[in-house]
Amino acid sequence: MIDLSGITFSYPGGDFRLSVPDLTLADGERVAVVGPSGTGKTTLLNLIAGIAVPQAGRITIDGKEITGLSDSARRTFRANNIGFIFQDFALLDYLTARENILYPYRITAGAPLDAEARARAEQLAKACGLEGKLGRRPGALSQGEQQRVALCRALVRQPKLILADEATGNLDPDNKVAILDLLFSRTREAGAALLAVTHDHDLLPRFDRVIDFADFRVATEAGA
Ligand SMILES: Nc1ncnc2c1ncn2[C@@H]1O[C@H](COP(=O)(O)OP(=O)(O)OP(=O)(O)O)[C@@H](O)[C@H]1O
Repeated sequence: MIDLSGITFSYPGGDFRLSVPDLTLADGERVAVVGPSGTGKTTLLNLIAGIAVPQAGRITIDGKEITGLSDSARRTFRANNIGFIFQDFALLDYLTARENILYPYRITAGAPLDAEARARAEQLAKACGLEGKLGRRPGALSQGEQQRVALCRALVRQPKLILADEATGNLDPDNKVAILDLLFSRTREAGAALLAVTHDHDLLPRFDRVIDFADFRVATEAGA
């Protein structure tokens, strides 16, 4: 599903330099990413999503090399193939929760916003305990509710790859388990791969594999 080789990245004008060991994620594989704050976990997800562009190396997703695509081609590829749960949710304030969940249908022509899509959005929202809240804007939702809206938005188009940045970070323990169950069951049903950044070590046994960014840090310093 994902192949990374020879990836190096630094932010313009910054002194942070990430050198990612070659990495492969199989179809349907569920991998956790852990490590100290500031070591580049979010940056890795942004690179895989094509939001950040590496200075060197190749990223291939589902057989398509995304490095080398134009900005707009990367955006379209992301919308059609990747569900991204951002650490800060990245919901649009002027849209209702329902419109935010359905937003991935608005940004590309890749899939029709039809009755089936709407029904899936309602069903996901219900599974996340958001029924009755779908007409509200993000400002009138709690942090945990906003996080669940972000989860529904990432899943609604049933992408083959889910990138999750602290997807359970703002949830109470019961909700955390419920949302993780949902994330795992939906990815399993869709045969989707999951790459999830988490600081919650209790969740790690549920993943197939754990990538520890403490090791990446070593690579960063050795390569710098
Ligand atoms: N837009 C940016 N411009 C310059 N530097 C940045 C930018 N975004 C992040 N950084 C720096 O890159 C490094 C890695 O950041 P990143 O957010 O990937 O870390 P992280 O491991 O996800 O951290 P956390 O666990 O705290 O979320 C940090 O030193 C950060 O300050």
